[in-house]
Amino acid sequence: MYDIPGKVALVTGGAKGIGRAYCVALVQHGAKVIIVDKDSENGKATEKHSNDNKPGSSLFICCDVTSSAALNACFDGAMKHFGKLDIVINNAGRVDETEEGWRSTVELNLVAVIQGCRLAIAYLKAGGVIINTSSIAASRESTFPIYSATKGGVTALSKSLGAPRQFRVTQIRVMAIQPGYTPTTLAGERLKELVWIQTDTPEDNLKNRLSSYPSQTTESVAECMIEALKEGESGSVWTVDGGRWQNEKSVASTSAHRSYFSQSILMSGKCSIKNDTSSRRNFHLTSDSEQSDDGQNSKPHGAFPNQDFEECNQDPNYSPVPNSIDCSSAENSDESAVSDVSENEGQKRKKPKKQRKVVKKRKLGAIEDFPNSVPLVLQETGETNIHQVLRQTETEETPETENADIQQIRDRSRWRKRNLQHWEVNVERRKRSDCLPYTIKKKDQPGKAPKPIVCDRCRFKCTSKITETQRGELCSCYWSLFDFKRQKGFILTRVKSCVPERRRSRTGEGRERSDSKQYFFMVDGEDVRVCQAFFLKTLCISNVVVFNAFKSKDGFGCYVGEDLRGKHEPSNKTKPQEIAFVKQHIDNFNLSFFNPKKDRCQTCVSFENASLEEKEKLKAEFDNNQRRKEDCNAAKSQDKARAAEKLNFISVTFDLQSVLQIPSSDVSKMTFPDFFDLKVLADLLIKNRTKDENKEKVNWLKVKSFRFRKDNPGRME
Ligand SMILES: NC(=O)c1ccc[n+]([C@@H]2O[C@H](COP(=O)([O-])OP(=O)(O)OC[C@H]3O[C@@H](n4cnc5c(N)ncnc54)[C@H](O)[C@@H]3O)[C@@H](O)[C@H]2O)c1
Ligand SMILES: CC[C@@H](O)/C=C/C=C\C[C@@H](O)/C=C/C=C/C=C\[C@@H](O)CCCC(=O)O
Repeated sequence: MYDIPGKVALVTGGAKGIGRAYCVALVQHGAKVIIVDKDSENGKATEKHSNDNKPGSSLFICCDVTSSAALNACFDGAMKHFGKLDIVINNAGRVDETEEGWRSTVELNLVAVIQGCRLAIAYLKAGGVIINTSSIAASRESTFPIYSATKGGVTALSKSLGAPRQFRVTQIRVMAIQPGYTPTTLAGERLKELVWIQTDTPEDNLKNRLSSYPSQTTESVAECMIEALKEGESGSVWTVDGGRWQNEKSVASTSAHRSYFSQSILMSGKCSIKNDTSSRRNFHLTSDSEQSDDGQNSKPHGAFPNQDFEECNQDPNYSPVPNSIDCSSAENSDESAVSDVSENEGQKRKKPKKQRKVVKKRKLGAIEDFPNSVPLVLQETGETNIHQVLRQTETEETPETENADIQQIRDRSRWRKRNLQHWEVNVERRKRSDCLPYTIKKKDQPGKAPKPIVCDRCRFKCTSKITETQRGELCSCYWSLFDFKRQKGFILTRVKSCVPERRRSRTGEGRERSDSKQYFFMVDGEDVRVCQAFFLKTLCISNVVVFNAFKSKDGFGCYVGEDLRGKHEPSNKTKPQEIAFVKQHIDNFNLSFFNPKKDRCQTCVSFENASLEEKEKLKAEFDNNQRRKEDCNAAKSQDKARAAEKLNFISVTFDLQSVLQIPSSDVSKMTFPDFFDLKVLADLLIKNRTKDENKEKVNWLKVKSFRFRKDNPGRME
């Protein structure tokens, strides 16, 4: 459960209506609020109301939130005034679909909410919360299509931003509240003038319709928001209509919730995830709704027992009093969880045709592959490791709605067959993320574990604030993120860069420091500052990891770098332009390789290239060579004729230049290392012709360094 007292919340559109109710409720629950609104009259009134009840509890900042710069200044102002920010509620909204007004509606209802989230991600620390006010118009037919589109966007934004893959990096919960009709200025008399397409008839006009819808007070909406704040899972959507609320949660968000609780509950020392079965029950409770067929969380903590939302709306005795997650009340929780699960299992059995088993061929090698449907792991193992979850998804249920053709193509396609999970490097990486001994680049490495450190003498007294068990959990939490970028995100949310107290060391030696870093771990839901050594040794990382994380940080504190490990070129690799330059230089020599003509030997070539004077000297040798050539050719012709006549005679002539691919040179000595045997080649030829290797007796001629024995023509018989 999230503790509201002491938290600081920024609420846009907090001057009146639902936003005002949010501010009042937050202050009542012990939080401090920054009321951001363009309506200064009502804004100041809300501020006064809060401060009268709890002095110093609120601050009004007049701001048009559609201006990014102005909104940014509000976040800065909040930090300056209260020193921190824990909760951001993007609530300001309007309805206006007229020619002049619809773009402003999109700007305020959607664009400003996106910008509010971006700023929140940059300003909030791990454990922070973003709540966006959407509307039930996001998912229902409404008189205001453009308004509905913006609210659909807000719900989608919140679901995705709060989804596990985002949450793992940001450690910030993101949720949406979808109020139904709530009489405020926005949903008041002017509505009928602000429509895009006038559909009303005298019988069916907006005013009549409004009176037929279940109405609710702004306080009911605020009550729902407080419940979401305390108990809501990241990515969940809370609908509040007619004063009753329901939490529809994205199935995948459960694992994010587990991860969140693995730090917050575990650190609180209330229960241990690994050893204490009571904690598992609570996680079981959290997860049981995953098994419901329609994907809706039928109020995990018992607010809507055995009823769906429509039924609750009809129920006059219904009272939305929530039970909270409490490790000490695990007994009761367990019971309700078990009954829910068995009931859902029963529903599954009734509809067997709607589910079909698909064995996913594509195993999951990276955290990006995290599926939407995550089977419960925690209840069985009590562990929060992502990879155990991943492994369990190898066989999973896929709704039949998936197009069969697409499925067929997927099954056929090559990428489905690659089994990334079994790649050796991925197996080793998984071992590393499970903190088990692993092997990388043929080197055996021990499992990741915090390195010993005694920090009594450091000013933060780290070892007295964080136990060894907690250090171990923090280390495995970091490594189980698996993905490079997520690990960098983890670091960026826990290390802050600030202006150093002194730019130079006391001794004046060394370089001037541009920044100083502060290191934090989240313990018991609070950030605990630790020294650098303690931080690095706990996570079992070097300072370079932190340095690199900051090197690729964007303005919003997100890591935008790439994982270049093992992919970069060697630093001494010759540059392409240098290679091109050398090639061009060689081309300038105007050289080409010598291609000897057929039946031309070195003697012939040397003679042809010689000067007249040299030719005189070489003449005798050249003539001799020519005679020998003629003799060879005559012998060849003779043998050919004889082979044609006699069946038991085979003549084999080799073009040695082709058979023996060895360079020859006049100036350097190149020889074969040993006898060159042409037996193999001739054998083949003879066999092909006679089909009987014993038929003929062949005398083999061995040729040694024949290139230099010009008298040997390579002829054999
Ligand atoms: N009232 C409903 O029936 C209903 C239902 C579902 C959702 N909502 C949503 O709840 C939110 C609050 O609506 P409400 O009913 O309280 O309306 P409201 O008109 O009573 O309050 C809206 C507040 O937002 C402020 N605001 C408007 N534009 C602003 C801007 N550019 N910059 C700063 N502040 C600005 C207004 O000054 C006002 O204080 C809206 O997002 C709305 O879409 C309302
Ligand atoms: C009440 C009509 C709706 O279109 C007006 C919306 C105006 C203001 C705020 C908005 O977020 C509230 C939505 C309330 C919706 C209530 C009921 C819906 O199911 C609407 C049904 C269709 C319709 O009559 O417009």
